[in-house]
Amino acid sequence: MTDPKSTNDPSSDEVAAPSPANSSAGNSTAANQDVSSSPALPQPAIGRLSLYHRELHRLLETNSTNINSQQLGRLVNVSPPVVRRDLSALGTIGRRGVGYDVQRLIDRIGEVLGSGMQWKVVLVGVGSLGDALLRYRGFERLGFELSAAFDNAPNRIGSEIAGIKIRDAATIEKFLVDHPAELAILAVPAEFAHEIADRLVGCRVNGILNFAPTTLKLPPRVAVVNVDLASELQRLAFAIQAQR
Ligand SMILES: NC(=O)c1ccc[n+]([C@@H]2O[C@H](COP(=O)([O-])OP(=O)(O)OC[C@H]3O[C@@H](n4cnc5c(N)ncnc54)[C@H](O)[C@@H]3O)[C@@H](O)[C@H]2O)c1
Repeated sequence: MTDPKSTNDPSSDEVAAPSPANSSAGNSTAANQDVSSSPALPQPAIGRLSLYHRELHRLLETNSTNINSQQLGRLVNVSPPVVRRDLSALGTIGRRGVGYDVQRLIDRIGEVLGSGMQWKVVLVGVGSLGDALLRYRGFERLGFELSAAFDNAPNRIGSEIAGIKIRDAATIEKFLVDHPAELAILAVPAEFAHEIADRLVGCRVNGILNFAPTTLKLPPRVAVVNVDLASELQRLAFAIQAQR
């Protein structure tokens, strides 16, 4: 079920694109606060690629092997031309009359997003949020291994969550010398976030997923993604209000 159009036609699933973007959401050399430095892959496209990736994994579990832009667009509520444009940045991966091979698309998107690689991730702060993140099973599938968790509360240190031992935050540096990790998740109270981030960066951590409601000022080599559910809710409320 593919649009019968020719190669290089953006309305066709078979699209030969300019060279694939090397930089990605997981690119450790991306500028601080800006994880997309590629003009071919702006932030919204990276977000959509991640959604395509998730839906394609689901499809694979149902033994589907092929998909076209219309079907993929329907799954993530994006129009087929937008799907084709996003996927065109990945190189020639669609075939006229056939669409996209699901496994190939998963591999290619994974490569571009950095989840085709294996990443070691450390978590600092094992309170209610950190606890939930440790129990979440979805990271591994995308190549993110939570390799260690740290906290400074004596009643937490030494306990185990989902098979991961909670270590003393005072040992972050020693652990990272012996077991380097490129990514970290920060789930400590805001007032401690910067100090911990600086220590992680000093241990060659290159990317931080920051849940603490504070702005981290880190060297440009460090990529930071801030997650703020409250401001996402604000955006949602704004969108609904605007419709009224
Ligand atoms: N971004 C979001 O959408 C979102 C949602 C919930 C919470 N948060 C933020 O995430 C962070 C954690 O939230 P929570 O609800 O899990 O809080 P929490 O108080 O339950 O957990 C914080 C944990 O960090 C530990 N900690 C404190 N100082 C530390 C230090 N210096 N080194 C190591 N560990 C330290 C504490 O012992 C505790 O276990 C907070 O900054 C909170 O504001 C963000």
